[in-house]
Amino acid sequence: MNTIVVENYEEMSRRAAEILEQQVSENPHSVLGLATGSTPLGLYARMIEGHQQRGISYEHVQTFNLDEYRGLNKNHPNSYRIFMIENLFKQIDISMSHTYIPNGQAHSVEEECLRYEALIDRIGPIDLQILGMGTNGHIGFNEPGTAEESLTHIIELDDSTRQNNARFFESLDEVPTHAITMGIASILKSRKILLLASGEQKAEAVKTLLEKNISEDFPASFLWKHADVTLIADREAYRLVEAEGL
Ligand SMILES: N[C@@H]1[C@@H](O)[C@H](O)[C@@H](COP(=O)(O)O)O[C@@H]1O
Repeated sequence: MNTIVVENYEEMSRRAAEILEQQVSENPHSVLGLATGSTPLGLYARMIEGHQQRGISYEHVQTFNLDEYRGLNKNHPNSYRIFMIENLFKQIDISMSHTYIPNGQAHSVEEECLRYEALIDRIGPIDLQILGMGTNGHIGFNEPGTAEESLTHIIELDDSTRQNNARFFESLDEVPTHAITMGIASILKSRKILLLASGEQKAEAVKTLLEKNISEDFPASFLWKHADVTLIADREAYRLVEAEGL
């Protein structure tokens, strides 16, 4: 794992955008893996700026999102589909038919998971997968206990994850209990992975990750099994690593 430590969230977002834009300029038909949550918002803002000010085009790019809540109406403001449309897709020149997100409302969740994984295999591999990380080490919605071999599947969200995400909803009760997520193995199929971590609330998770104990207890640790992962962490997220001289 290649680790880049930067000053703050802004710099993390800028460095991530540089890497992503380089990928797209080298291969305009790139397949990108995208994440939701607060972490990639700065990256998406930079991508929009790059498109509007420097003409970076996503016309031929295809994207896969990591996950989607189970049961939320697809037009619910907190669905990840709407999150992606609002924060990125509608502000760049990507074709909506090139953007893939699990269907959280599918009648048969098993069929939806198989369909999504098959789509990744058909259109992919993902050239560059963007990841954030939960405070409990989840990537996508692969909560602790998820197997390394997991493909796209349904998962029950941890209480800590629901609490962390409650800030986007009216109340904790409204946060869905389940989600469909790409699995660990689906993520590791990507050619390159870019993991972003910002802020003090991620310091413990970054420390655990860099301790390099590969275990289901901390799903992001499986990233050590991949040959091309870059972690961009800001000072606050890296604080405990520095403090303990890991
Ligand atoms: N499913 C998402 C993840 O893809 C994200 O990386 C993580 C961290 O979120 P944040 O970036 O808001 O800290 O949790 C969310 O619930």
